[in-house]
Amino acid sequence: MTLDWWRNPCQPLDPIARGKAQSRQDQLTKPRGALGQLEELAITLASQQGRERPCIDRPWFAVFAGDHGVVEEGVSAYPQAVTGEMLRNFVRGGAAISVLAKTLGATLELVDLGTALPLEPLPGVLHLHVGAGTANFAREPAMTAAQCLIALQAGRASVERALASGADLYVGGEMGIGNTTTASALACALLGLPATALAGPGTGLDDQGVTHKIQVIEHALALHRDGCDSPQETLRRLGGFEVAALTGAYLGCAQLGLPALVDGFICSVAALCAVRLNPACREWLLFSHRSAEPGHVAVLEALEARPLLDLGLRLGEGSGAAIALPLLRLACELHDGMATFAEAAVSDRPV
Ligand SMILES: Cc1cc2ncn([C@H]3O[C@H](COP(=O)(O)O)[C@@H](O)[C@H]3O)c2cc1C
Ligand SMILES: O=C(O)c1cccnc1
Repeated sequence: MTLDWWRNPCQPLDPIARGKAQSRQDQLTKPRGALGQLEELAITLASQQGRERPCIDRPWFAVFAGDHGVVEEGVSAYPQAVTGEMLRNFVRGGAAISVLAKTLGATLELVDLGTALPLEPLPGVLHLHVGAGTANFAREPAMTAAQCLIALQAGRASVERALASGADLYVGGEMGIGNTTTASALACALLGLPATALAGPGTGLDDQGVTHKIQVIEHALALHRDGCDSPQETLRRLGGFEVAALTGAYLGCAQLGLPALVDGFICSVAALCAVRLNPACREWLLFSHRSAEPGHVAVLEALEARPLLDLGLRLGEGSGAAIALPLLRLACELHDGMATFAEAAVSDRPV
């Protein structure tokens, strides 16, 4: 594979499956359009999965973890040690995403890209050792070019494993103390917006904390402004290991033909990076929810995304996408199981 594999073409959606699914929706026993966003969801999934009747039988969850050097600026309400501690919690089954994956019958893959504090090998976790967290981007680029490439590739490799196991939907998640600062800085640079438009409390900063976070991000944006001359370089300078891995995963999904359900603010910023690196990947992305993190609105707008849920979630880990997954399943069940007007002998014409 070439170093800039992400520029390779994405899979086209299947127009025949889309047409058949659209016409099936129009024949089901309900006023046309009455199932709202669930109708479009079923039709989109049909065009992505290349079958008139899509299904979500084998969802694949992958949580990418990594630490952030910018945490030394005091931008998170929680200590950096939590990233590694939560990895242990994922393994033991005590984290929100562990419970959700188990309840939904999903495979949960855990990828540790590099924590600041040393971590013992954990059963079932893929430890990739990209670095002991990223460098502090308020002082220098977060990643070397090699680290950024390895992280992007780690995301793509996760999608390859998902497909090899027969997955029909990909859900990415993240764990990394400080990553709302990273995501905000990245989104500011990609969208040309000031930090005030995107930075929020993350895990729970107070107003004073958010003001400080904004100052740190503005300082970093000024430091890297001239260097951020491409999406790839912006990701390298202001990103994080897990954000780059998610970016690579979304690109991999589009290139290999697996629909991806995007979680909250952090994942949406990774999706924005993916779309800037290869715009054609957009049509493989489904958006699950609007996070309580205030910057999410601007990122969703830039992606022209209309998420399914707005529950005030601000957790990450892929949890919001997992919570939206039953809606995707219900959209598929309705699409598959409802009778047509002809089958049910119901008059199909409004008077
Ligand atoms: C116990 C705990 C579990 C989490 N699971 C996800 N996050 C979320 O919060 C972090 C980002 O917020 P900030 O930028 O404010 O540090 C990320 O790790 C994200 O996944 C968690 C945070 C904590 C504290
Ligand atoms: O929406 C998110 O992804 C999010 C929000 C706050 C903290 N961690 C993640």
